[in-house]
Amino acid sequence: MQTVDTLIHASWIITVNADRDVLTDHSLAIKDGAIVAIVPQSEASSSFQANETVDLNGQAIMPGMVNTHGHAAMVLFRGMADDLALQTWLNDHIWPAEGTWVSHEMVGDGTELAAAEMIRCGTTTFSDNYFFPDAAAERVVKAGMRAQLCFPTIDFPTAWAKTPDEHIDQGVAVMEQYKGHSHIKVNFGPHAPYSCSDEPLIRIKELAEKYDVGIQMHVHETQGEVDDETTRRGQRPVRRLKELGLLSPKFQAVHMTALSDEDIQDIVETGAHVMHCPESNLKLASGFCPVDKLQKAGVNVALGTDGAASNNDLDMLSEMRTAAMLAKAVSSNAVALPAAEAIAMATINGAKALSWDDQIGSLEVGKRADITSIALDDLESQPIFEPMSHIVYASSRDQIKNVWVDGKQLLKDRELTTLDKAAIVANAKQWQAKIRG
Ligand SMILES: CSC[C@H]1O[C@@H](n2cnc3c(O)ncnc32)[C@H](O)[C@@H]1O
Ligand SMILES: [Zn+2]
Repeated sequence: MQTVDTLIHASWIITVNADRDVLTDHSLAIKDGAIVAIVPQSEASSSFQANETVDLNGQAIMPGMVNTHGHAAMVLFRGMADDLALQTWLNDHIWPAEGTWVSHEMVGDGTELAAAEMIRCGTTTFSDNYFFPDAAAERVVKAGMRAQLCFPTIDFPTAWAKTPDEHIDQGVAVMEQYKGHSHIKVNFGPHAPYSCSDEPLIRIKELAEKYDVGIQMHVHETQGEVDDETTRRGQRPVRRLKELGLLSPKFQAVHMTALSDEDIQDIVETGAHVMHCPESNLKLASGFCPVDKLQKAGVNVALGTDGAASNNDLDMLSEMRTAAMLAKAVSSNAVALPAAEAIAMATINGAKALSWDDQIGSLEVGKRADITSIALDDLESQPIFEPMSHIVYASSRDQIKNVWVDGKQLLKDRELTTLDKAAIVANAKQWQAKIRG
């Protein structure tokens, strides 16, 4: 008998291992925050003595989802500027609002609200791209989640810093503060090719190499961006980034619509990752990321929601469904992005893009116990021929029941354990009153 901390019995284990195995009536054992065994339920009781046993009959467990692109605190701007194209949305609404409202306090409170929403959607790790990353980091740690915090750099003054160099210096200070932290990675987040000149991008490239960290950037969000940038600089944005030396396996390109075959070739050659945000792209009518083409070319495509001001939720379950549907429509191929690969996009592909796949992204012995459970026992999930199909095509976030990070339970039968839901809701209402006033 091996003593373990937690033993979870589940009707299905969606492993997202290399073979995409789905195990029926198996148990997963956790010790010191890591997965130490996955065995048939019939063997579990005789093999393990557990301090806590969790019976998830009728539920599937899967790796905690990895939301690879967002702006967490922007959840406080949810629904503030809808039904607009990207540049109108940004220039006339979002940037002015950020000029007025973004602060250390706003980022902290917004990030906590976003973390609570993401936990209740089954997300355990997220990537953030926002000002005051130190404020975000404090709330990520409080929530018990993992996060990649990409601090922004942009050519114009923001509420956080006046110059590109000041953005970089302040971000690097936070990076040094969180060096070696088990739940926080601080990376570079230059905003976009149209808002970043060469000098800061070159400095970012050099520093990213020095600190051996990643760079995440909005790239090719719209056809208009590609056309304007190509006219202005005589080069397509992807090629410019390649020639500046930014593209590498540590580069995370967000959006990636309007791609030529040469753009795709540049991504393949450099090993950069693509962060696909289908719902934001649809809502802002930004364009279409050719997911099927990219995957066939060997590019790692991960999934993100983008901020709640352009989505308008942080729900990775619905993002998977949209991605799976859209990939088929865009490629005129119903076989594109099947359910198992949509789940991989929301888990292991995200972990790979964030260089965290040695620890998370799949349920396998040796990985950290970052786990989400989803109920498949109600009427709307019957009958069950293939649980992965139901998770992608026929489930909603209310079915997410339990979430663990490092074996610590953050959601217990839909109740948050680390965050105070009532206090978060009250606080969000206070922000609404202030912003509206
Ligand atoms: C440098 S990241 C912070 C910056 O990005 C803005 N933003 C949010 N969503 C998008 C998007 O989809 N495309 C471009 N820029 C976006 C956000 O408001 C911050 O100013
Ligand atoms: Zn974004």
